[in-house]
This record gives sequence, structure tokens and C-alpha cells, in this order.
Amino acid sequence: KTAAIVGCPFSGGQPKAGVDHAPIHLVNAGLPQQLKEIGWEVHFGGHHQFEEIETTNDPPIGKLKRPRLVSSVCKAVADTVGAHAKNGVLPVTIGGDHSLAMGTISGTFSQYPDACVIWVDAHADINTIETTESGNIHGMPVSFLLGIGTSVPEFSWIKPVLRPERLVYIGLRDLDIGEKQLLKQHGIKAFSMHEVDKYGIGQVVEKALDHVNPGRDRPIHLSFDVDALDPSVAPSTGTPVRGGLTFREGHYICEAIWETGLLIGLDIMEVNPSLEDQKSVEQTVAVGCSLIRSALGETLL
Ligand SMILES: N[C@@H](CC/C=C/[B-](O)(O)O)C(=O)O
Ligand SMILES: [Mn+2]
Ligand SMILES: [Mn+2]
Repeated sequence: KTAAIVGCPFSGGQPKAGVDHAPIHLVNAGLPQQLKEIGWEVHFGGHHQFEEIETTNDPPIGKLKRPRLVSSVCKAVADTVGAHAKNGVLPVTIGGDHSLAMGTISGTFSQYPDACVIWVDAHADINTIETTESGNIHGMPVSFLLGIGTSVPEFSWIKPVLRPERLVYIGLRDLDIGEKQLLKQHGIKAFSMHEVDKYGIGQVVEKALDHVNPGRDRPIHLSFDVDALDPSVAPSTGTPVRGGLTFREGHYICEAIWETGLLIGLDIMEVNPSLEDQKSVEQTVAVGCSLIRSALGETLL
């Protein structure tokens, strides 16, 4: 088993500085060694160095902020992640903000076109150019991957590789009005925190897998935004929302997906080591590392 750590020091999809420093914090916390200790061969070619990307002339498109920067960085990530997937290596992408998922999912789906996506997040990240209120592209990756909303030429490299019935959310609790309409309109399945309370995380994961992977035979891309966790568990993140997943609920999701044996792509996004006090940052970085270990088979027994 070989995993490649794809560090993406990128913050362009959202306004808060610091989220681009997460990869170095997780690596310095010992992530490569931790994965080796649970039996993985680990490729880590240094943090993803983006070619000097033209950022001088990047005026907004509609409300979209830094569109050309975000697009070109995500394209570079798609190429890197896609190459790992083609080589039978498990890409473990450390963000950086969640706009990067346009790259990671484009990458893994180039190798596994019949895969499904489990999106763990407080937010749906499905805004289109019409529905976004903030213009922050980390709130939009899913719409580009689904190919919904008015197309934006600067993002034309993103093919609509993701179908609504192959996507399921866990942890939602902070949606924009336009996003709620889009989820309904496209019949996208979502297990919000209300369902987590109602059914318990074990049943939620079972139901989520039944929805996107009924035969348990489809590759799975897990895109985990640490703000899905309660802020008491992962405080140092850019858009915290109260009433999130407990430490165990978050890890259970990762463990259960590992148990399927179908994981082909993992993103751990939105850790921002610059927002809180030292202790809170270390706590958040440690949670990022332990989620990855759980998704890569660190057994409890
Ligand atoms: N829906 C909000 C919040 C977006 C949150 C993005 B995150 O899930 O990647 O943190 C927006 O569009 O600005
Ligand atoms: Mn997100
Ligand atoms: Mn989020």
C-alpha cells in the first residue's frame, strides 16, 4: 500500500490567511512517519509547488474572487492527483481551502470514472456563480464538478465528472438558500447534523453508502472538511459552525470508509493553523493527522 501526501499550500478560495500553512504543520506533526508506522509506504515529494501562477491580472468574474488563480492551481492539483491515482497510489491531499477539491476529484475521477464522493462538511460547497453570496470559491467546488450553473470559461477544464446520485453529504448545518434549492433540484442526498442525531453516525454512514455505493463495489473519494467537526474538536478553521460532529463521529466516518476497502482518494481540508492560540492549533492539526490515520486503516484494536 502506497500513499502520496499531496500538500497544497493554497488559500485563494477564501479570504483568511493561514490555511495555506496547514500542510507544513501536519507534516511537521509527523504525518509521514505516522502512516509508515501503520504499514504504508509514503511518497512525499515536498509541498505541491505551484508554478509561478499569474496572479497580477485576476479581476473578479461576477462575484467570483481570484478565479484564474483558483482555476490554475486546481488544474495543477488535478494533474498531480490524477497521476498518483493512475499509478495505483492513494492520493492524500492536505489543504488548503476546499476549492482544491475541484482538482482532487477531477484527478481521481480521471482514473476511477465510476467512483462516488462522500463529502463531510458543515457546508455544501455547491454554490454557482448565480447563487454565491460571498464569491469565495471554496463554497463552490461541487457545482463545478457536477457541471451545474452557468459555465465559466476560465474553469472549462473541469469536466462534469460527478453525477448527483454519486454524491452524498454528511454533517451539513450551514447552507445558503441557493444551495438548499440546488440540493432539492438535483435530488442530492444529504445527512445533516439533524440526521446524525436522529439515526446515529453508524446508521448515517450505512445509509450514505447504501445511497452512493449499494453494491459496495464503487471506488470512494472522501472529501473531509474539518469544519464538519464541532469547533470544540477542530477550532482552528476558517468557517467554524457550532453543533458539529464529535471527535469520535468524525473518526468513525473515516474508519467505516476504510473498512469498505474502496478508498481511492482522500482530502483533509480547511485546517487553518493561524487562527487560534497555540493549543487550539495543535489540537486541530492533531485531529487532521488522526482523521487521515483512521481513513488509512489505523485500527482501534
Ligand atoms: N456557503 C458559504 C461558506 C462556504 C464554506 C466553504 B467550506 O466548506 O470549504 O469551508 C459561502 O459560499 O461563502
Ligand atoms: Mn468545505
Ligand atoms: Mn466547510
